[in-house]
Amino acid sequence: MPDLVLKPTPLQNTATPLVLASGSAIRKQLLHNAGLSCLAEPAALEEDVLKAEGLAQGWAASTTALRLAEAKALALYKPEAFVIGADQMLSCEGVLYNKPETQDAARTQLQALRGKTHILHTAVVVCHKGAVLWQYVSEPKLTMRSFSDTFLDAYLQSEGAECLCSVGAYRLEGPGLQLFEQIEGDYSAILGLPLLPLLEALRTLGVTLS
Ligand SMILES: Nc1nc2c(ncn2[C@@H]2O[C@H](COP(=O)(O)OP(=O)(O)OP(=O)(O)O)[C@@H](O)[C@H]2O)c(=O)[nH]1
Repeated sequence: MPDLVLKPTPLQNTATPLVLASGSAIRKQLLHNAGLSCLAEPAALEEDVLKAEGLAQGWAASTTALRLAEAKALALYKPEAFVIGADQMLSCEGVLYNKPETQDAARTQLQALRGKTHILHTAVVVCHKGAVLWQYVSEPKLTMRSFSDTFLDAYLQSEGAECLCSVGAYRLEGPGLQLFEQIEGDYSAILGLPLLPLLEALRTLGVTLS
């Protein structure tokens, strides 16, 4: 699916606050590292309901990710702010994976993904006063090595619960990089936010370094 880009409506603004509708620490960190300070608050949203609708309707994974990103941003209604919503779906050979809930689930998931290429369908939206101003989808492709169970156990031992914060049970910025033999696509998108297009959209909306 091509990257969706809706040209944002240029607004003359300087003091509109920025809010990230996410509980993802790395997403907040990515924006902070890029020079943007923002409030971060997870959206109260039943993601599973929308994921189930996507499955029932036969939506592409990128469509479900976009709908979830939009729902998170709109659920956290902050009338005076630009609200960023984001979501990632992981697909591998037609199977969708969610964030593993336990180390055992992470082990099983990584055994299913090793030696194969998976896609991280990464969507981001910017909303203002209940309307979507801009949206984007990036779909990096990642190929895992056929690592051994011994390596996998050592990886899980070193990662501990950290790997449960990620849909792929890995942190690419950490030891997760050791799981891969090839990566195609945007690094920040893999971590959870396609930063370059998002920063361009925010500059168009008058949100620059803060
Ligand atoms: N640290 C890290 N996190 C990753 C990586 N790849 C994916 N993720 C995280 O995996 C999570 C994907 O699940 P989502 O449902 O999009 O987001 P979430 O963590 O539930 O947080 P919300 O935005 O509040 O829904 C996000 O938090 C991503 O930042 C990675 O390489 N490193």
